[in-house]
Amino acid sequence: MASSILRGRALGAVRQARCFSSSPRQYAADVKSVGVLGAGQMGLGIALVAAQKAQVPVTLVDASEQALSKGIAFAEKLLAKDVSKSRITQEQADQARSLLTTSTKIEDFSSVDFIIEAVPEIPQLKFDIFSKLAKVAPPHAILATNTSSISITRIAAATTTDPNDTSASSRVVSTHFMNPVPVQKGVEIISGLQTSKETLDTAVEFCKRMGKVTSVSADSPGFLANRILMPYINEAIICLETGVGDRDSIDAIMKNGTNVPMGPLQLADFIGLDTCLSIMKVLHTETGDSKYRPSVLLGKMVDAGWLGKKSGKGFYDY
Ligand SMILES: NC(=O)c1ccc[n+]([C@@H]2O[C@H](COP(=O)([O-])OP(=O)(O)OC[C@H]3O[C@@H](n4cnc5c(N)ncnc54)[C@H](O)[C@@H]3O)[C@@H](O)[C@H]2O)c1
Repeated sequence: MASSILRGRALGAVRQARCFSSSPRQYAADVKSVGVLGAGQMGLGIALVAAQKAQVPVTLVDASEQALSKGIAFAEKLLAKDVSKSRITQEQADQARSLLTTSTKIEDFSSVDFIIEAVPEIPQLKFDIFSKLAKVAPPHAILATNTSSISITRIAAATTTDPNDTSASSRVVSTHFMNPVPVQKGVEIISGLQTSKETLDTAVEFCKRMGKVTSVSADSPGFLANRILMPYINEAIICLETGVGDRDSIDAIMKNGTNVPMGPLQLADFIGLDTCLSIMKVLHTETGDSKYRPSVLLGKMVDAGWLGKKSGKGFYDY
């Protein structure tokens, strides 16, 4: 990277006073390479959009070789579809594909400028990963998480054993992409207590380079999107389990009554029922408010391994 994108709070303040409006764009322009951790439905979409829109080399890392091959095959399918619909040329598809490389080693992030983590929504897994990222990533790299609900402040705290050392925690931020990433324009950007202004600005501007529309929100359980969406989905599942309506009636009334592309049960299947359950658990535990109690049926579906579209069975069969 030509110049470090993070120059400390003091220099950041000087830059803001001198040339505030151009600084964030400069930081984002300095992002020349991206690392994505987790090649599942979110990580793959993020990697593909970074390659296609921001046109930067992307290193996609996953613990599973199988997930990487499946992800790359899916990316190629999406690019071929875009070409067949004349949304992009074959040359553009080839260019985007050539920017994607895969690895099973997190150490391959040792020279990337912007890392986006998209592993499953398990708090301890994310804490362990951020502790490791702080060691393997370059000292200027932005460490972003795609978490749906886990506190950014807690994830940032996991980067160090000394809370007064913010050299890594100030670079942690959330870039919460919406599913499916190549289609949905919205990204929620969330700061933890430790996140520096340069980190936040870089994340906002880099997401814009990816063609996204950003919203900034506070580090509060569920942030904005899931604080609103998940209780809606959970209530739909409670309506199903208590017999207020059947699956098709629930989805039909919300789809046709609120002009959304799919009803809450189908949407839950697309998000992943394990992800929905994890988010409800975080909302419930962190607020202590019983209105966020996860539906019993949702827990049973996850116990059965019926996780929605990704596992082939959820409220619908795939
Ligand atoms: N699914 C959604 O609609 C949605 C929307 C917004 C945000 N999110 C969030 O994005 C994140 C990822 O969700 P997803 O739906 O893509 O999950 P997913 O289960 O589809 O994919 C997770 C991937 O992470 C890999 N993985 C697991 N442990 C790993 C490790 N230690 N190192 C490297 N790779 C590892 C898995 O092999 C898998 O490929 C979660 O935090 C989730 O809450 C999901």
